This record gives sequence, C-alpha cells and structure tokens, in this order.
Amino acid sequence: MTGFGARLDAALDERGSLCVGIDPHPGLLAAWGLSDDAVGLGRFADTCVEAFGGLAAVVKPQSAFFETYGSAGIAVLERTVVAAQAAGALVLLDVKRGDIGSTMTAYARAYLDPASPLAADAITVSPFLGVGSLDPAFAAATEHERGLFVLAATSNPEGPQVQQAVVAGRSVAQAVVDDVGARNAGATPLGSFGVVAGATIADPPDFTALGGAVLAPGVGAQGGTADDVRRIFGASLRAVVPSVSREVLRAGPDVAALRAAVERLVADFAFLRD
Ligand SMILES: O=c1ccn([C@@H]2O[C@H](COP(=O)(O)O)[C@@H](O)[C@H]2O)c(=O)[nH]1
Repeated sequence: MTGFGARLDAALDERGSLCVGIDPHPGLLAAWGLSDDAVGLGRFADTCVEAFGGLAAVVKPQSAFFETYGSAGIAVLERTVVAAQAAGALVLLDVKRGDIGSTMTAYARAYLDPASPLAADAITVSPFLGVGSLDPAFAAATEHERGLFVLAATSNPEGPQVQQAVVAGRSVAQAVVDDVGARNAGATPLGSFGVVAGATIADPPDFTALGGAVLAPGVGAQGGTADDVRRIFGASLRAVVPSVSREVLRAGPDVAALRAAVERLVADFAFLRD
C-alpha cells in the first residue's frame, strides 16, 4: 500500500476534490422514510455507499450518528467503512479523538490499525491536549499508511474563541498547522497529515508550509460556498478537500438524485485541481 497522502492526492486527481459525509441525522432518517433505529441507520448508510462510494474521493462517516444506536450502530459503522472502501473511496472517519498519550495509543489502535474492525483510511483528531499528545496517532498512521486530520480552525462560530487566541506571536490555529506541517516534512506529493479548517472561517491560518491536505467542512448547510473556499484557501487550493454532508444528503433517498448532487459539487470545485 502507498502512504495516505499519496493515495489522497491520486483520489483527488481521479474523482475530484470532494469529501461527502454520511451524517444520519434523525431528521434525515425521517425525511428518507426510515425508522429512527439501527435498521433505518443501516438502510441510510447503505444508500449513501451505493450512491457515492464509487463517486466521491473521500467518504466521511460521522461516528456520533452511528454511536447513537449503541453496539448495533457501531456494527453498521463497521460495515459502512468496509463497503465504502470496497467501492473505491477513501474513508475518513470523523471521530475527533484526543487524549493523553497512553489513551491516544488505544484510540490509534482502534481506528488506524488494520487489524481493528473499525480501521479507516484516516480519522479526525483534536489537538486540545497539545499536538504532541497525538504522537501515538501520528506514529500509528505512519506505520499503517493511514492519515490524520487535526482540528485547526473549525467551521463553527465558537471556534475562534480558542483557535484565534494568540500565543507567542501566532494564533493557536497557526501553531497547530505549523506543528502538523513539521510532521509532513519531505513528503511528496502530499503528506499524510492534514488539518481541518472550515469553509466559513474569517481569519485563515497560513497553510503554505503544511505539506498536507486541508479538510474544509462547512460548505452548504453551514453557509460556506465555492467562492468562500477560493477566498479562504487562496494560495493552497490544490490541497483543499471541501467537505459536504447535509447539502448532499437532503437530495436522498433517491440514489440518482444523491449522485447528481455529488456530481454538481465536484464540478463546482473542479477549480481546486486546475
Ligand atoms: O470544523 C468542523 C469539523 C467537522 N465538521 C463535521 O463536518 C460535517 C458537516 O456537516 P454539514 O451537514 O455539511 O454541515 C459534520 O459531520 C461535522 O461534525 C464540521 O462541520 N466542522
């Protein structure tokens, strides 16, 4: 297998720059005529994989919506990860984990070790305990050729209170980007360690030395647009992966309509790899 960064770069070239989320909100289950239980969840996830597992470069199941249904929900998540990978997508599991190093080792084993039933191609992680606390995940990702996306400048309006705080002359968000960039040193064409920066943010960090991808959630339901992405990530557009969940999922449950929504967004963001 090849490192995650190289696989991501190839997938973006082949399928276009888009990450599509599988976020089975209770309201979406109802809108799709599905029951608010693990059976409805399973049908929702299966339909998503059928519609865009073979189309989107990256598929991002949101773990929280699966965890809601307990062990039966986790079982659906496990088979969703496997099915989306089998359809050719890279699976980014959105779990936003972060803890002291010894516990981080266990999270890394759960999500990045191919022997685990929940192993994904990449996961989201939170650096609130310090980027260094994530070292077991960086090590496991390197060993198993997986990826990490570290929260840096999140899409929610509450984020800047912490992320724009200035410490030793730079914002916390910039410090996270710089720390992640140091771990990508020398990697081509794309390092395996990315950051998360919303398509809604007002004060973007400088991503030019990141050397990895920028996952940009917030497009669609949260108000972010293709123009916002162009403005926010100006010098680093090639590395940006816009992430969309509800904007696509609202088109379901019709598989053709879901596909059309994904195809429209891939076309909207074609400029990122021009
Ligand atoms: O800064 C962040 C980090 C993660 N997310 C996640 O992305 C999706 C967004 O869903 P939409 O329906 O497209 O708004 C969701 O899973 C969030 O948990 C984010 O929004 N912002």
